[in-house]
Amino acid sequence: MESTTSEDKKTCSSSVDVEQEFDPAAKFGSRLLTDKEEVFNHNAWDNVEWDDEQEQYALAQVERHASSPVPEELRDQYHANPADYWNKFYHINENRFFKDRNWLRLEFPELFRTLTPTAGSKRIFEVGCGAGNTMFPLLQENQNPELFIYGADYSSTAVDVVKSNPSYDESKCRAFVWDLTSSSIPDDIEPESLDFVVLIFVLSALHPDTWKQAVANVHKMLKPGGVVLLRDYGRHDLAQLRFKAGRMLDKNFYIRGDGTRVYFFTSEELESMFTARREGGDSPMFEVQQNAVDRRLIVNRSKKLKMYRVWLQCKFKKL
Ligand SMILES: C[S@@+](CC[C@H](N)C(=O)[O-])C[C@H]1O[C@@H](n2cnc3c(N)ncnc32)[C@H](O)[C@@H]1O
Repeated sequence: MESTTSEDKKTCSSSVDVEQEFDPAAKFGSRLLTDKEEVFNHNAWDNVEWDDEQEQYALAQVERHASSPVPEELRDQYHANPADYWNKFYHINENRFFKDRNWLRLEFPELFRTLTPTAGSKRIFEVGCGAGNTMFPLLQENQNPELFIYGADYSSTAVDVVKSNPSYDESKCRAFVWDLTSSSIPDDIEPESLDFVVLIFVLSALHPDTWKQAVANVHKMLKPGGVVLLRDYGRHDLAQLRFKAGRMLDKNFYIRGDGTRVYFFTSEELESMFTARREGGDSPMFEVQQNAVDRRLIVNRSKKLKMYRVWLQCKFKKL
């Protein structure tokens, strides 16, 4: 376990973390560890069963976090203007953690199918777009004259980073500042007009009290049959377990060294958020197309370190 990382190093490692989460090398499920003796023979293993030792370690770490939470008088400051911390993050990192995401094509092929010349009118909205890590790979490959991609982030610095990308072209895409938890959808977007909403490591940055509003906004913007594509942190991921004392804001909700917030979900939590009843109706908002746990063991072969990653990947279709 990476338990020796200093707090300071962890502060800057949040961007490194992001980098790692966002670029797993291969499609989930492709390499299975059947013989424990072979663990250090490859860099990564999929679908890894946790043994008792790892389960106990996870529970002990979370208990330790709960015994030294963020002091109450400091908590409100992190919730007051959360976008400010992301502004600082993008000010420092700009688009340096922008990387080709090979996994995007493998995990979300439906996005790439919209790029073909015959796909017809398609609208994609990347919310919490950061540096545009989904928008730009799609735009660069696009052959569909009727595709339009929106990107929004509540960090104005992130939006500036997107707008300064050489591939940014307002005839094909538009980026703007918007808070996913606000009480209304963006002016730029008509209700029921989107084919896809992409939420990659975004819901985890929200306060749990705002999840309901966020999902209602996404629901309102999608066409019936439109799909949410989501990837985010899973419960007891390495990034959770390695938090030090004084970082827990609430159960499974933490503040990183750079002031950005992060929640670690279970699949059940995500499913119940998206399949909740629509307001004023009996039917659920979304149906589940995919709700997968990606448990990956990343191995540092030279240091003989084992790092257990847990990511969740979901596809929810608007009913
Ligand atoms: C971990 S980063 C992920 C960035 C991007 N999705 C990617 O895949 O590279 C989380 C992003 O969500 C944005 N964010 C967090 N809360 C938000 C909110 N309430 N509304 C809009 N954006 C938000 C942050 O500013 C940040 O850019």
